[in-house]
Amino acid sequence: MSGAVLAVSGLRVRVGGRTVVDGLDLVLPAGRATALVGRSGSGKSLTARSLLGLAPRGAERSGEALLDLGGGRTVDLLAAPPDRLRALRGREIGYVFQEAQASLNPTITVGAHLAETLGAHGVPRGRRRERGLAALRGAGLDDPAALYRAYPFELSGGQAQRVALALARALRPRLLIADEVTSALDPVTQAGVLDVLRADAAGPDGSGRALLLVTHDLAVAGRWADRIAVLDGGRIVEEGPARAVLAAPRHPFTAALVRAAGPLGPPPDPGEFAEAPGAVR
Ligand SMILES: Nc1ncnc2c1ncn2[C@@H]1O[C@H](COP(=O)(O)OP(=O)(O)OP(=O)(O)O)[C@@H](O)[C@H]1O
Repeated sequence: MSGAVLAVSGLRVRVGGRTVVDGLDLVLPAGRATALVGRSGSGKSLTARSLLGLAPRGAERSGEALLDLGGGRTVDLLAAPPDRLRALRGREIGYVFQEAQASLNPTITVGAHLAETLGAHGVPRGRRRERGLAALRGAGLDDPAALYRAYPFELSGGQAQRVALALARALRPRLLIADEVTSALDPVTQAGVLDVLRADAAGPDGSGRALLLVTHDLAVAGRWADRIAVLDGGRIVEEGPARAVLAAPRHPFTAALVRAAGPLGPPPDPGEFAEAPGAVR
């Protein structure tokens, strides 16, 4: 697993009698943000949720997903029992979904959410408020003390998404999974949230951390991800440095996605390519 935070091989997910993910291989390198892109219904969310042990009831999963825990230790997320996964979620894997507002409990304050998460992972009572406020500040929220007292229904959509981000990052997990987190946000808030996520993977102490950015938006992938993996037919059909994949797609499906997205901002500089993109099918 040298240099990889997560190595997925042969992931298969069957749901409702249908194979949706069909032998997916994906490596998330440390210090990098990887975007998982594909059209609607291609299985991006199902892949992310399967790795978290949050696939729909009745879904059948097989394959291997090795998460590096440091010190030569790994855990296979697809084989881990539910209580082990529960302990890993939050501590080692942070996740944020699009429906931030819905993921928060309406009956407790933002501070109570943070204190509960931090407490569940062993942060002593006396340190939870200070850590919670720091997490809100780290997620780009201006008035953490006021937000700490707020209930979810008092938050704007952008604030709720940043609170979800603060919860996911509160314990500085090795792996952050963000599933369409910015689709409902205005461009400025979107950029702020993605900058925070990106900095986690690439920050000064980020060498052992990685981000999986699930998105259907190639412009988002091109701007915030180092690498792009393209999902089609339940498999990764192309994977490589983001700029290279967007500038010179090798798989016909990637080329079609890029054409459909239209202009994606300034043209990439070929000199910046770290390596040629690899078409794997
Ligand atoms: N709970 C479920 N029960 C049955 N089928 C499901 C369930 N969840 C997802 N699926 C099916 O799995 C397939 C992949 O869905 P998924 O949500 O992973 O797609 P996606 O690539 O994330 O799409 P989008 O970009 O629209 O969110 C779809 O055909 C969907 O209908």
